Amino acid sequence: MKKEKIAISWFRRDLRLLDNAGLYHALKSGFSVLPLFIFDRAILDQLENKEDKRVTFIYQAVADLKKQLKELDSDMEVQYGFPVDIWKSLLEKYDIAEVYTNHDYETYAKDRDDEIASLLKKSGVEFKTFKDQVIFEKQEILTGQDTVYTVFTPYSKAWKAKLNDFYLSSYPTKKYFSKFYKTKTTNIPTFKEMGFIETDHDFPSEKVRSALIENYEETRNYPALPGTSRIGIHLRFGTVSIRDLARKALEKSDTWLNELIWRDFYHQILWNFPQVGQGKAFRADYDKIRWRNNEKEFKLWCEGKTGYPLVDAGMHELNETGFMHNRVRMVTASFLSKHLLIDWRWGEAYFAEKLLDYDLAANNGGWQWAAGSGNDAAPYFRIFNPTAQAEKFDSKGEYIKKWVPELNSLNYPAPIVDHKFARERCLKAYKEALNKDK
Ligand SMILES: Cc1cc2nc3c(=O)[nH]c(=O)nc-3n(C[C@H](O)[C@H](O)[C@H](O)COP(=O)(O)OP(=O)(O)OC[C@H]3O[C@@H](n4cnc5c(N)ncnc54)[C@H](O)[C@@H]3O)c2cc1C
Repeated sequence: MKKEKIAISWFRRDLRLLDNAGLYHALKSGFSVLPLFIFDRAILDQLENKEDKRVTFIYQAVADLKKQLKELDSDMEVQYGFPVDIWKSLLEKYDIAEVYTNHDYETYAKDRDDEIASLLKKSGVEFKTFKDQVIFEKQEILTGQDTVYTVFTPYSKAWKAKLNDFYLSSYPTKKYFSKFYKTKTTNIPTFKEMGFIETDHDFPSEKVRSALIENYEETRNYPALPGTSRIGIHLRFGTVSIRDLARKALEKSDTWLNELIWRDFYHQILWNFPQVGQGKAFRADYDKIRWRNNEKEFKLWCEGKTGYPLVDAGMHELNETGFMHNRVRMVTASFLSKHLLIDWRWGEAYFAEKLLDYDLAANNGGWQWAAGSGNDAAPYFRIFNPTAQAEKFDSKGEYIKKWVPELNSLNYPAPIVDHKFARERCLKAYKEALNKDK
């Protein structure tokens, strides 16, 4: 029997049916649309922790999508393996007319997509890709001289000036749900088949309370308060739409909107300067810094045993929950790179392993900001004093008490390094590398 010609909508960082650009265009293609998700071995094999909570998050999101599609008499095809192999087998299994997907700005993903596009092309199948996970991408926001912005404030001004309803409106996918390919539900590969163990974790809700956004300006800097949205993991895997969030932000809080713009900003930095995601400092001079890279001290930092309560509280929060408050991310990152003079890439990799909301563009941006090597970074001579930061942002010590209950016991370590000494040592090392005499 002749197979039906179909379009495939390949889901990756966009695990939702509503307001999904690639899916919308697929549903409008005229072909029946089969959704696809690949548990990509090239990514999963890199994860050392086989109880990685992010795998559970994705698994649950995919299971939920399958449930929604079942109600529409359709299904999501879920495969485990290397994308090229999977696509070769899909080309045999189905008569594929077109493939739709959303842009992914990371180097691995770009290479993967190029490879898949050329594989499909050999079979006469067009690979159509769309912007979905950011409001503005690649080179949509340029300076008057047509160059890419590398400083946030002018970028955000230009971003806001360009914004209009067109960029904020949702893709009305629901109207076209009848276009899903009619098929029976198939199984998802099991955790065991993929070499992982399902974890029991309460993930943050994808709903952001209006009151939280309204109070964000006042509460966002205090790690003891539930003052930030915790929406990061949903943005990472696309279980929420950036357009929905940006509309809310626009209505309720310019400060929160700015955070979403930071996210776009770092994505366009990664796209336009891909070397930052490949281990290079944005400012090349910073790669001349002679890092101390003391492994014992790195271990103490990872374990939250530096003797600086705010740093230790942050690392404990990260290790136990997969989240760390932004203020504390800045302090712990600065402490590692400046106080301990440990290469920021070590910290970047540690955060990448632990953060539920890990995102290469934002994590790299955050680390290079803290180390000073980033495009719009903290100047090299600004060295956070972790004690003063704690006094300012956790004045009652509530956050610290929660995450470092051993603080007042004999078990709590003495500071790993004296602040003043570390500050001088850092300035010396940075000045030498950067040829500064200030
Ligand atoms: C060293 C370091 C590493 C970081 N690593 C990551 C990371 O891996 N993934 C990540 O999403 N953010 C990262 N950030 C940025 C920021 O800390 C987190 O986005 C934020 O703490 C997440 O909490 P939330 O979801 O409650 O955010 P909210 O404060 O409620 O902000 C809403 C959303 O805006 C975006 N956002 C906020 N601040 C930033 C920022 N500075 N840069 C880019 N996007 C931002 C995020 O998507 C966030 O979820 C890092 C920051 C630093 C200093």
